[in-house]
Amino acid sequence: MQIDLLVFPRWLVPVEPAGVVLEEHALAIDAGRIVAVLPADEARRSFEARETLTLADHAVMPGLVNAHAHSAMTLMRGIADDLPLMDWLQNHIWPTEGAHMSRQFCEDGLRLAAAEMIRGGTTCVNDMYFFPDASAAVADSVGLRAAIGMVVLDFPSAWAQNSDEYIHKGLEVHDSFKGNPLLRAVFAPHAPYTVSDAPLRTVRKYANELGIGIHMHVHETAFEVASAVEANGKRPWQRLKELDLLGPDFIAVHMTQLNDEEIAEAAQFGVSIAHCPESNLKLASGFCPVDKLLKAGVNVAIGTDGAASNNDLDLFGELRTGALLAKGVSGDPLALSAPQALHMATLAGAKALGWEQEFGSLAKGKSADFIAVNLDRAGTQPVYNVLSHLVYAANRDQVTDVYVAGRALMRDGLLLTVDEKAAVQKAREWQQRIKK
Ligand SMILES: CSC[C@H]1O[C@@H](n2cnc3c(O)ncnc32)[C@H](O)[C@@H]1O
Ligand SMILES: [Zn+2]
Repeated sequence: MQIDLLVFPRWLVPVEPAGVVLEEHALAIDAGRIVAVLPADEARRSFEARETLTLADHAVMPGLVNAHAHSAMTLMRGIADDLPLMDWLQNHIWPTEGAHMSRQFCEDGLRLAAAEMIRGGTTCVNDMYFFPDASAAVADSVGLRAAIGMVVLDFPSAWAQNSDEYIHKGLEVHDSFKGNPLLRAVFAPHAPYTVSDAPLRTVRKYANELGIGIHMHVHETAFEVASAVEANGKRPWQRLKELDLLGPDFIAVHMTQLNDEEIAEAAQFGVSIAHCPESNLKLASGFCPVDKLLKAGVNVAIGTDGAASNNDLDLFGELRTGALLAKGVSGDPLALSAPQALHMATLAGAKALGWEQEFGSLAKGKSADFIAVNLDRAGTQPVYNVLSHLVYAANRDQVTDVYVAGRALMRDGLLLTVDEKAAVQKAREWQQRIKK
């Protein structure tokens, strides 16, 4: 049988079943889909491929899913550090966004982010930012899979004047890429402290009618929870529950402040959590109780947040930090094992987006979203355990090949869909404008 591509890696990490590593196996790909995962000799006998990729020193695994990012914030990387969330947002980030936000900012920021994300093995991003039309256009042009946040706020920005306009412009964006298999719209009400009840009800109504997910910062800091209790007499989680927001289509980002009852409810409602360990550490926001959440059966995915709070979009870094942090927070070295961490960065992200039938693991019928990591480096030898290396030892510079739906976005370290030099030049120009 003739197919497009046969991949022969040294190690094949399908992610599901958890903990499995296949050797002497191949990935057979045709028309953007995995048509078989099979022993290498059988692959050679069964298929004639237009292209063969032999990755003798590499682990091939599903592409990484960034479950929470503000991609275009790459243009504000390093603009304000070593601050708590509200000081960082109110006195630095929001004034800069207020002064410079435009469609061009978002396009240039996202293109820079795309170069960084693809280089680091990210194949899907759940994005929340202004000008989602620009994010969709850039994601489409570089071939990244993306969930595009239809941002909702009570306050005006260069993108929309009020919550009604945010919602309706978001819905127009949603309509504009219907039928594009790599793009999906997700409502993105920013946070409980920036979106009032009425727009949240409207979001829930449209989400139900159109089958769209909802992605929101929730319980990021103790200050957020305490000020909500002072203002409304209830915790934000309780308010969102009363507004009927919590459900399997809801992605709660951060969740560093959770009591045992809320953890049980997250499982009961089927809510997914986007854990952002490095952003939470840098802003000293608190610790998401990942171990307790996983034990309660909650789907926990992993995200970077924006590059202005992280300060990168490196999911390999996030994987390692997340795994170490879970152990430190729980006091249990068994917490968030390497296979669990890899699941979190792949299939759990796809599940959070309601897209797990399509990608997140390497299995017959799924979209060919995969990456190759070269382990033939001093820092990842010898290889007793590939899964251990992918979480605890490898870094993003070891990613050599990145494919989304069978299309190569990076081959042997060469970006194929983003002009990185041009993106970097634009970033320099924005720096001049912003820091005048
Ligand atoms: C309305 S687009 C997204 C909005 O969120 C801001 N933002 C970036 N990082 C965080 C964070 O960790 N918590 C809350 N808000 C954040 C970003 O600057 C945009 O204004
Ligand atoms: Zn965020």
